[in-house]
Amino acid sequence: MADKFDVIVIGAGPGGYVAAIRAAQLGLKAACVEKWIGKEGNVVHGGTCLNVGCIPSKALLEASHKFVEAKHDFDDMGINAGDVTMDVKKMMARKDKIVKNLTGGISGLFKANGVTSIEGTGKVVSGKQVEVTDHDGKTTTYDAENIIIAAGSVPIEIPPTPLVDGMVVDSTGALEFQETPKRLGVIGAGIIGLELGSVWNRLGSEVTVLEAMDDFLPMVDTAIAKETQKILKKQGLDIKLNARVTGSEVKGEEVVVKYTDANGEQEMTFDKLIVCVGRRPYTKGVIADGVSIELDERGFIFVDDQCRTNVPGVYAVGDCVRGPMLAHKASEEGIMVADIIAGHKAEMNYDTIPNVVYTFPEVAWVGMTEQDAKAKGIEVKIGAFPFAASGRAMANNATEGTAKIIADAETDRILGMHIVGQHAGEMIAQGVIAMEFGSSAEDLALTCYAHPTMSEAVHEAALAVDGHAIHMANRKKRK
Ligand SMILES: NC(=O)c1ccc[n+]([C@@H]2O[C@H](COP(=O)([O-])OP(=O)(O)OC[C@H]3O[C@@H](n4cnc5c(N)ncnc54)[C@H](O)[C@@H]3O)[C@@H](O)[C@H]2O)c1
Repeated sequence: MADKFDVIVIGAGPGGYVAAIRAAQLGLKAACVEKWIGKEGNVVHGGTCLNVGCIPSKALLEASHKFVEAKHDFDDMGINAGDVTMDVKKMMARKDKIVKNLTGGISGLFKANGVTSIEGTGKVVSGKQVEVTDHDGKTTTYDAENIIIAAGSVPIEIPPTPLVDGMVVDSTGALEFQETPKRLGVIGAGIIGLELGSVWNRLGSEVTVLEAMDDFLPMVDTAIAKETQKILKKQGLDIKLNARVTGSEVKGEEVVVKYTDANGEQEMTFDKLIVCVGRRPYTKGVIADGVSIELDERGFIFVDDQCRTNVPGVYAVGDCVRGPMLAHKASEEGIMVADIIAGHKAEMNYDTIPNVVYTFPEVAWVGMTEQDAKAKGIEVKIGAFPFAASGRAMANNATEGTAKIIADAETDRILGMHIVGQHAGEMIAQGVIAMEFGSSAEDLALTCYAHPTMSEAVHEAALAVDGHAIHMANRKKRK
């Protein structure tokens, strides 16, 4: 007779492993089921984020950024780095080592917190039972008072561009190139397209990004998105908007891509092609036939605001449910659900989830854009401050970008913060905290910021909301 648990979590990504640890910390008997086989042939924890997503891509972004700095920017600072070259294989090996350390770290955290790790493929076979099939095909059924499905997502494949090993790849394959392609095509100017396009552009590829939509980064405030587009273009990323890919064909060592734009049918030839046109929820095989957990029309597991499915005691979190596909959103949902199962009151504020694109400079935002607010009929006040006017940005050689705050004209409450600039991903936490605490722009304006820091741009933007920025000419009449 297999063990009985208070909670069984299916999936050990940032939603699942965090939920399992929190549940165990709250005194619940918790288990986490994972099937992912790592490069060394054993089961690894951490899901997409640690294995083939957030972490490995950041390792490559950081290395490629340092390469650009050493090759092109150091000279400005009087540093002579000589002939700078990149060893792509070594960069990849470092990335793999980071992944191994982190995924191994989760196993350690499970042990330290008393979470039972179960290896194999988990399936909900009833509201209170999970069947696990191990890698030898043996099945075991575990009883659980509560079940959390955290099965994640997988890249979307589109019929025009079938994957071809090593030539036409998804975001996972793009982390494995062993040399810099001369001509790289990227389909989709979403977050993955811009991040991976940046890595290889910095390492010397000629990168063309083909994006079907007319708008660039439509979820970002228009002024910040426009500035980002300009900066990336200057770096050499050729971003073609309104370019819908309709087909691809591998011919020898090349990939020929067909797309349509305003001028009709077009064709381009690349050495490698990355397809990053979005991700879809991964629910295949997770729910047994006869278990009536509802999915929505797009295949996401249907949940309420507190991640309850329609079956009592069964919850779902992360990429397999509605909302942004972000690791930190998944983790917060995991914590909320563990708290609820342990009998606590818990909820999540979906309005204050930050987003970051880890290009250089980074793009980060939380809350409404100026356009969102206007569309909702909310009258707003805007404060924006360019990094070009920041002393620290000049010292850092990072003067591109702007911090922008959108505040309610009547109440002064901060509705959104959108930033493009070096360390924007760190700075956005200020906007998140301010919004969580219901702050006004004046609250930030009255806060003492350390000098000289990049964050002072946020302070100045807050001051600018009422026309009181110090280090630039204010456009608005002061009150
Ligand atoms: N830094 C981060 O937070 C981060 C990093 C990576 C991924 N993610 C998440 O992973 C998910 C997937 O990312 P993504 O970039 O693959 O998806 P995405 O949805 O952000 O972007 C995909 C883009 O592909 C375009 N597209 C689709 N079909 C096309 C075609 N035939 N031709 C040309 N363009 C086409 C779409 O218009 C869209 O703009 C997102 O939800 C993202 O938030 C987040």
